[in-house]
Amino acid sequence: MAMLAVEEALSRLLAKVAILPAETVPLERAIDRILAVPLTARRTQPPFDASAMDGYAVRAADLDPEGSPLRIIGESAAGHPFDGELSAGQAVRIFTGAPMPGGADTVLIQENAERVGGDALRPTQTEEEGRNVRLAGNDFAEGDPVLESGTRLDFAALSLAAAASYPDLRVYRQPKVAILATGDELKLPGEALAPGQIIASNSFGLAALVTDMGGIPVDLGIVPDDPEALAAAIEKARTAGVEIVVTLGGASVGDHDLVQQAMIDAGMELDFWKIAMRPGKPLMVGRLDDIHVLGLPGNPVSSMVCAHLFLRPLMARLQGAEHQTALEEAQLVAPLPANGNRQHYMRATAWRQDGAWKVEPAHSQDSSLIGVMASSNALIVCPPGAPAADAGTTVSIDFWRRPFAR
Ligand SMILES: Nc1nc2c(c(=O)[nH]1)N[C@H]1C(S)=C(S)[C@@H](COP(=O)(O)OP(=O)(O)OC[C@H]3O[C@@H](n4cnc5c(N)ncnc54)[C@H](O)[C@@H]3O)O[C@H]1N2
Ligand code: MOO
Repeated sequence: MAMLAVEEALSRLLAKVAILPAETVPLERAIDRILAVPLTARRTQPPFDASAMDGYAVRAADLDPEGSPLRIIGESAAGHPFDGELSAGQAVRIFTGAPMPGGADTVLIQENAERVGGDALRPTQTEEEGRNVRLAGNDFAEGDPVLESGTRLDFAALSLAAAASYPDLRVYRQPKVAILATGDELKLPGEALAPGQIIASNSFGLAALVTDMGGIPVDLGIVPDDPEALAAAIEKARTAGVEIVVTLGGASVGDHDLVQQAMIDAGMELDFWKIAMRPGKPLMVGRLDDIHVLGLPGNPVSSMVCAHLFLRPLMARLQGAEHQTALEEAQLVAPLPANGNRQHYMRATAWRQDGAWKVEPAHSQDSSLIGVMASSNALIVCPPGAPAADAGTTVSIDFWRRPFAR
């Protein structure tokens, strides 16, 4: 099987995705979920003309530092409107968020007023009419479209949905992702290692990525490199009610790389195997019944790069959304050698300097180096066949980690 280009492999994978059904969940369970319907506001915000400051509700035309003082006739606090109308020469003590009394058009902040006597007020300056007043509907009005279907409900979108008075929301179901680590050499973190054994770290990284994409990881543990054990584990994955099965390791061509054959024996329809990418060449994609199968290579960086490039868009599409990669242009601070025939995702550190991104490739691009992955913040994306590049050349970088990870 010839190697597929990354873009072609991705479009083949996404072409077969059916969006998951929607469900209704309370707001607090909608965090980071994807909205399945457009929302229109159920309420006007703010629902009334409101003061934006602590001070006095007045008529702007009455504000004259040289004129006679205004008479304070009452108070309006948040949740406790003033019950009455304000006439010429009058003021109402008002607080931030409180409804404007009828007849007032402006709020004079208390710093610009002097109390004279018990209930009289002298402005120390004039104000433009309407100053410090938030008009009803200033944010949005009942019936206004506020959020589009496909929006990820982050802090800002969730605040808006709540303010638009939705106690619960229609969101796409969360994809469940079975994670199956394979390899005789694997032990869990904290376990003692016999000679030749290694810690199975990939499942944990993958579960983090699945959670980050709004999915639910289902850990199916570690399976030895044995056809019967693999067949049993695949059967377990098949009946786990998941939309995706991700296998880790055993993806290459060695005598102990049994995952693809075990999947085919279990009835998987192989879509493609081997991508023109580095790391991650042995990535396999197929379908087991209706379940998407992603066979990721065992090398820790390969598995995470493959998950970033293929699992993320797949999970987004299942939830009715598109995954946006955070691509930027950056200037190399060190030369790069010519690239081979695979698209290279080079671990790198990028930083902002003189109004541009600078980027330095990590000292080693060995796909087993978890420490290098964790101490870099970006991937340089080198197209197949790219010529050697000098320092100063502009390259494309992908901020594949969250902004606050360094
Ligand atoms: N003759 C060839 N050999 C290899 C080729 C090739 O084309 N021809 N491809 C290489 C590439 S590229 C990669 S990537 C690796 C992928 O191999 P596998 O997917 O079969 O991975 P394993 O052999 O099972 O493991 C590789 C490496 O990763 C460690 N590992 C495995 N699982 C985990 C885990 N869950 N957590 C942490 N580390 C894990 C494993 O112990 C090995 O060290 O194949 C090349 N070979
Ligand atoms: O995916 Mo492999 O060596 O290209 O890491």
